[in-house]
Order: sequence, then structure tokens, then C-alpha cells
Amino acid sequence: MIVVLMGVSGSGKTTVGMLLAARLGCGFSDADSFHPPENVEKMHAGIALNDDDRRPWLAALRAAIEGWEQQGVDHVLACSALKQAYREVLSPAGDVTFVYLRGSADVIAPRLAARTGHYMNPALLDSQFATLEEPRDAIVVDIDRTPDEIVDAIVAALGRPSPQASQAGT
Ligand SMILES: Nc1ncnc2c1ncn2[C@@H]1O[C@H](COP(=O)(O)OP(=O)(O)O)[C@@H](O)[C@H]1O
Ligand SMILES: O=C(O)[C@H](O)[C@@H](O)[C@H](O)[C@H](O)COP(=O)(O)O
Repeated sequence: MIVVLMGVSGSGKTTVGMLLAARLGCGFSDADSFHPPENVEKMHAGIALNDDDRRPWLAALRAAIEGWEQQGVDHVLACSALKQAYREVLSPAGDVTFVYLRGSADVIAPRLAARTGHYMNPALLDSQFATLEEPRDAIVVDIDRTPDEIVDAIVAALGRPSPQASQAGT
């Protein structure tokens, strides 16, 4: 199973994604590291990406997903996937499970303001919401709670016991 954690910048994709992958006992990747340097520079400068900027990035991510599928491994990918068309590039045959981390700007803006060591300019949050097309066919999880609680909700929605839970017979 390939799980894509989607949502605007600061919604918790990386934080929750790493925890979720550990819980599922599978690999984790962050779409941030698939951006070409020019995209990173734009976002750092507070300039929103456009569809042309995102095209090669999405193609590289789709190739990575196909690689995991061919290996037959589960994988968690943190990727904003803001528009329906982007999600269709990532999952042309509906082979990816999307989990939408849903939260308001009021919740996310202070988290972004407090985050350090990231290239993303927090001023882009408005444009992230303007670009976002909320998914209709995703697991939706509210982010106004702790990362562990969010992971619990995702695991329950996926219907997958964690490896530890299986071993404990629960
Ligand atoms: N559920 C949460 N509660 C409180 N803080 C959170 C939560 N999820 C993420 N954060 C914090 O918010 C910031 C943005 O989270 P991050 O995982 O980097 O989001 P994204 O990968 O979607 O941009 C980080 O500093 C992170 O520690
Ligand atoms: O398509 C985009 O505009 C970007 O992918 C964007 O959505 C993403 O959020 C940035 O790469 C910042 O990374 P974080 O989401 O980790 O802040």
C-alpha cells in the first residue's frame, strides 16, 4: 500500500508521515526532497510554484511510487498534492491511498511561524490554501490534536493493525 499524506505546507505531513511509517513498519519519503533547486529557491523567496514548476516534480514522484509498487513494499510519502490533477498524476489508476491532513490557517500559521530550518516561506500559506482543492476520495483527518492522535486516526481508517499491535494479539 502506498499512502500519500497530503495537505498545505505546515499541515504536519512530515511529522505525521514519519510517525505513521514507523507505526506501519515501512519506508518514508518526503516530496520536499524531490523539488529541483529552482523550485526550492522560488518557495524560499516567497514565490508560489505554478503548474509548470510542479510538473517535473510530480513526474519524479510518480516514478518513485512505481518503484515502490514494483518492489511490492508499503511506503508513506509526504506530498502536498494540492490539486486533483496533481493527485491524478501521482495515482493515475487509483493505486494510491490519499490521507488529507485538514486544518485551518489559524491552526497552521503559528506552527509554520515556529518551524525552523525549512526552506518554505511561511508567507506562502495563503497561496497554498488558494491552490488547494480538497479531495473527495481521501481519508480526512483533522490536525487540531497531537501527532500521535492523528496517527491513531489514520491507522484506524486504513484498517491496518500496526506490527506491534499484531504481535500483542490486539
Ligand atoms: N499535530 C501537531 N501538533 C502540533 N505541532 C505540529 C503538529 N504537526 C506538526 N506540527 C509542527 O508544525 C510544523 C509543521 O509541521 P510539518 O510536519 O513540517 O508540516 P508539513 O510537512 O506539512 O509542512 C512543525 O514545526 C511541526 O513540529
Ligand atoms: O506544491 C507546492 O507548492 C509545494 O510542494 C508545497 O505545497 C510544499 O508545501 C512545499 O514543498 C513546502 O514543503 P512543506 O509542505 O514541507 O512545508
